[in-house]
Amino acid sequence: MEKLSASFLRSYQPASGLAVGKATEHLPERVLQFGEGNFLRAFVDSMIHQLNQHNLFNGRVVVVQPIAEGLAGQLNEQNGLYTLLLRGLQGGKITEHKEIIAAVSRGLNPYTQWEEVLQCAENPSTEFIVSNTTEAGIVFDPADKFTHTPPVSFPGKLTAYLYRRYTHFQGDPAKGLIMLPCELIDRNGDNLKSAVLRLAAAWNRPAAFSQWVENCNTFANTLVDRVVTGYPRDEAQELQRQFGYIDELMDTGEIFHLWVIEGPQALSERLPFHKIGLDVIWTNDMTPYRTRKVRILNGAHTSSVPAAFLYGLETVQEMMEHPVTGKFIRQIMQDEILPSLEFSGLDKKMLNEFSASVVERFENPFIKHYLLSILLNSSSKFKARVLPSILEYAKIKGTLPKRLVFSLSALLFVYKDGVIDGTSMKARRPAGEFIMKDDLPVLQFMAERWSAFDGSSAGAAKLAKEILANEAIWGENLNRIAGLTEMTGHYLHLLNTRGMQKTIAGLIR
Ligand SMILES: NC(=O)c1ccc[n+]([C@@H]2O[C@H](COP(=O)([O-])OP(=O)(O)OC[C@H]3O[C@@H](n4cnc5c(N)ncnc54)[C@H](O)[C@@H]3O)[C@@H](O)[C@H]2O)c1
Ligand SMILES: O=P(O)(O)OC[C@@H](O)[C@@H](O)[C@H](O)[C@H](O)CO
Repeated sequence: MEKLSASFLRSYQPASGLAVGKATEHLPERVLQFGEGNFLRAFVDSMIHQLNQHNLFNGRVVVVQPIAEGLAGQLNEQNGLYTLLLRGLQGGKITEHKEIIAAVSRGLNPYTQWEEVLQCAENPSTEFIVSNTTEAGIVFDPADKFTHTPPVSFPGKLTAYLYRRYTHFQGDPAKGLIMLPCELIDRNGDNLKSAVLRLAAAWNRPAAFSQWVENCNTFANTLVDRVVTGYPRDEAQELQRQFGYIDELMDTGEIFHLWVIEGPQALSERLPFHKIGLDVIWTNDMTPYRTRKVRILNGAHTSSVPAAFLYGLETVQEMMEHPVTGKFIRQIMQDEILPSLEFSGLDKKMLNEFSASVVERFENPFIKHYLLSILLNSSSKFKARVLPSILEYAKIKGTLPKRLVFSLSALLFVYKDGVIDGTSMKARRPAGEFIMKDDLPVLQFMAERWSAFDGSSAGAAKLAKEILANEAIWGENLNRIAGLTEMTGHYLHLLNTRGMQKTIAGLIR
C-alpha cells in the first residue's frame, strides 16, 4: 500500500465517505504554526482547510515543530497531507466526517532548518502565527539566547523570528502579525507577548523593535475546545485498508469545537470562520468562557480520571458507562463543581447547560479518549482546574467538597510505588504497570515521599501533610485550608487499606 502524498492523491479515487478537497498546492503560506501535534492539526489546520475549500482564506500553514523530537519529517513525507476523522452525535444523529486535510504546506525542524524558519519571516504574505506548545511552552527562560540556533524556548524562537521580520521589513508597521496562541493557559496571548518583550530586552534588541512588537502586532488571548484523541492506533489498520493508503499522521477527534478569540472583531473578516458555520467567537472578554470550560470540562476530567484509572478502566467512555465511576463524575460536576461557581458571575442556566453538554461529549461512543493521556502532567492540571473549585466551594459552603478532596487523594495515590525511570515514572495499579508522565521534580518528590510511607493511618496523615505543604506544586501551602490535610490523609488511608473500588463506592449516592 502506498503512503498518502501529493503525487499519490493526483490519481487517487477517494474511498466511499472520504472527502478529498480541491488542490491547494498553489496557495501562499499565510500562517506560521509552532506545533505539529494532534490538537492543532485537528483544530486550526482543519478549519483553515475548510476556509480554503470555500475560497475564503486562500492560504496555507507552515508548521514548525517546537522541540527537537517531532513530526516535521513525517509531515514532509506526506506533503503536509493527513486524514482527519471527526465523530460524534449531531442533532442526535451519529455523524462521522472523514477528510484529507490539505492546509499544511510543509514542516520545518528548527533544530536542523533554523535559517529556513527565519526566512519565513521575510514572506510578506504571512499574517498569522498559531501555536500550541502545551502548558509548558509559553515560558520566559532567562537562560535562552538570541545566538542559539534555534533559541530553546518557544517565545525565544518567536522573538528571533519577529526580529528577523522587523529588520527585513525595516520596521514596517503593516508587516506586524496576529498571534493566536492555543495553549490552555490563562491569557495565553498576554503571557506570550510579555515573554517576547522580556526576551527582546534581555537580548538587547533595539527599543524600536519592542515598540514594533507592542504597537504593530496583536497577541490575542484565545480559548480552544475540542476533544482530540489523536492517532487511532486500535483501528489504524482497518482504516488504512478502507482508505487504500498508509497515513502515519491520521488524527481523530469529536465534532464539537469552539474557539473563543479575544481580539478586534474586524479580524474576523480576515479569518471568516463564521461564514462557513464554524463555532469561532470573537469577544472582548474571554474570561467567562475560560472559567466555564476549565472548571467544568477540564475539572471534571482531572478530578475523575485518577479514580477511574485506579479502578482499572482505560477510557473516558468506560468511565462514563460504569455504574460507579459514571455516578462519581456526574455527582462531582453536579454537586461540587457547579455549586463552586455560584458566585463566579456566570449565568446559572448557561453553566447547567454547558455541564450537561460536557456529559454528552464525554459519553461520545465514537471516540476513544485514554485516561492515561488525560493523567499526563496531572499535578499542574489539578492546581489550575480543580483546586479553585475546592477552595471556592469551601468558601461558599463552609465545608469541603468530599469527592473533589477524594480526587486529590486518588491523584496522590497514583504515584504510590512509583519508581523514577529516566524522565518519567514507572508506577503500578492493580491492573498492572503504567508510565506516569509529569514534571520530573514532581515525580521525584512524590516517589521520595511515598517511599517513606509506613502504611499506617498516622503515616497517611503525615504523607498528606508533607505533600500538601509543597508550594512549588500547589502554588500555596494547602495545609492552611481547614480540614483539607486531615480529609486527604483519611482518604489516602482508605485507599491504602480498602482499595479504590470499596472507597469510591462510599462516596456516591
Ligand atoms: N488533545 C486535546 O483534546 C486537546 C484539546 C484542547 C487543548 N489541548 C491542548 O493541546 C496541547 C497539545 O495537545 P496535543 O493533543 O496536540 O498533543 P501532542 O502530543 O500531539 O502535541 C504536543 C505539541 O506540543 C509540543 N511540545 C511538547 N512539549 C513542549 C515544550 N516543552 N515546549 C514547546 N513545545 C512542546 C510538541 O512539539 C507538539 O507539537 C495539550 O497540552 C492541551 O493543553 C488538547
Ligand atoms: O489536553 P490536556 O492534557 O491539557 O487535558 C486533558 C483533557 O482535559 C483535554 O484534552 C480536553 O479534552 C480538552 O481540553 C477539550 O477541549
